Amino acid sequence: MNRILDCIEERFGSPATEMIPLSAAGGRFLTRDLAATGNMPVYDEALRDGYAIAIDDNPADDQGKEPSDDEAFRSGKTGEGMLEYVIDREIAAGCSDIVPLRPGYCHRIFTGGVVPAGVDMVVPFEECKEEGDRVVINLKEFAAGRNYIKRKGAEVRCGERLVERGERVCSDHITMLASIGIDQVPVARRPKVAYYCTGNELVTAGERLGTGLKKSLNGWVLSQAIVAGGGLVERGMVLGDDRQLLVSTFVEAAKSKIDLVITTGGMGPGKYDLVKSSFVEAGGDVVVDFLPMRPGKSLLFGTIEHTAFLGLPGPPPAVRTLANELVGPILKRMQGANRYWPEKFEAQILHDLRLKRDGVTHYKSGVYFIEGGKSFVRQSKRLEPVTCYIVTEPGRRLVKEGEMVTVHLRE
Ligand SMILES: Nc1nc2c(c(=O)[nH]1)N[C@H]1C(S)=C(S)[C@@H](COP(=O)(O)OP(=O)(O)OC[C@H]3O[C@@H](n4cnc5c(N)ncnc54)[C@H](O)[C@@H]3O)O[C@H]1N2
Ligand code: MOO
Repeated sequence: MNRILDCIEERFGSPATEMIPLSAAGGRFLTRDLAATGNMPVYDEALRDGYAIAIDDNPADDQGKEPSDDEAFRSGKTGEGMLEYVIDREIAAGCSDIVPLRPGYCHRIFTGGVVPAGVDMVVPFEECKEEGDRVVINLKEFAAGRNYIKRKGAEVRCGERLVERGERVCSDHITMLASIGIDQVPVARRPKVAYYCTGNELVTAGERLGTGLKKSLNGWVLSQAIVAGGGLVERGMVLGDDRQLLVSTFVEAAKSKIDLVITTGGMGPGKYDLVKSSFVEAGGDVVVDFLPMRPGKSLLFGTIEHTAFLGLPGPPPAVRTLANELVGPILKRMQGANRYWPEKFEAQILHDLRLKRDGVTHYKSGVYFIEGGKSFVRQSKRLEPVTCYIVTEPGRRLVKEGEMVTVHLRE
């Protein structure tokens, strides 16, 4: 797998950039680091409805001298830990007419309002008593240490790096970028993907089933994996086991500058298994034609001109596994992602797991859950949606109930 991803990195790892609106950037991969072009919040902001005040350290106090009435009024201090201010004006959220605080005065302010220069704290309404044009505040309430002001730049500082190149844009990135006014972002062009499900027995949705025929399932698996990996499905169809048809299809895809061609089926040793020979006849270079994993032994990876080619085996369970373990990572790598392998963790297995002695890594469909802060996993049951793969190292014959195993999350 690493060889395949190394080849992708080398040949396709520097994706073209396109600038797109922030609103369309979810799930895309950034091609540059993004730095803040402004502060968030843009101004000192009130976090409570209340009164914006200044606490003046009157030196008269420090000397144990009682302040004169006038001094006490100017500093906002009255007897017994109480502060008293004259209410000067009101600052609602959105109000732009902001004047500095005058000594002895406070501003009635609302959450989200601009905190004027000179204010030390916003005291919530609940802590204050309004009497006529004045407000009386219990000084003890300040001991809590909160000033209920979110300072300019407290969340995002101008110039600070916000998102790294290769990150996949998520909704939190979008909100953060929007908050400082970034509305266009540089992202990797989405890889164009074509998939072809090969097999004379396959029919597509809407076509009638007859003896020996079956509905093609791999297209459903692949189209979802392609979208999840950030790719664009440019072509998707069923093809019969016909060498000339396969060769001309692969040549056409490469000429049309498809980034990735995926086939399913036709990889076994049988007489109708024509994918590898057709790929070579179409001018393809084989990079990998065997993976030490099950499912997935019968796998082909190569290139035709500027197109990567991934030949997957036919059985849908194998395609599901490889869609998660390989198709997703290839597409993400093509877009310069800095994290592309499935997320993995360790979990305790709930039953014995027997494995074939074939010296390869096994991937078993599983279901995981968390209970009492611990992760557990078991094999999935028939018809049950698979949430993860249980991955065991080559040569392992038995995993005993209660042992820890590696689990790959299914995207
Ligand atoms: N004599 C041997 N036979 C097989 C071997 C082997 O080593 N010796 N390997 C087996 C393994 S493992 C695999 S995997 C398959 C690989 O075969 P193909 O890639 O050629 O797959 P097909 O024969 O085309 O299909 C296998 C199976 O899956 C069904 N299928 C295929 N495509 C679809 C689709 N789009 N939707 C639904 N079902 C699909 C197909 O009808 C077959 O039943 O070879 C084994 N045999
Ligand atoms: O190659 Mo097959 O996919 O091992 O099951």
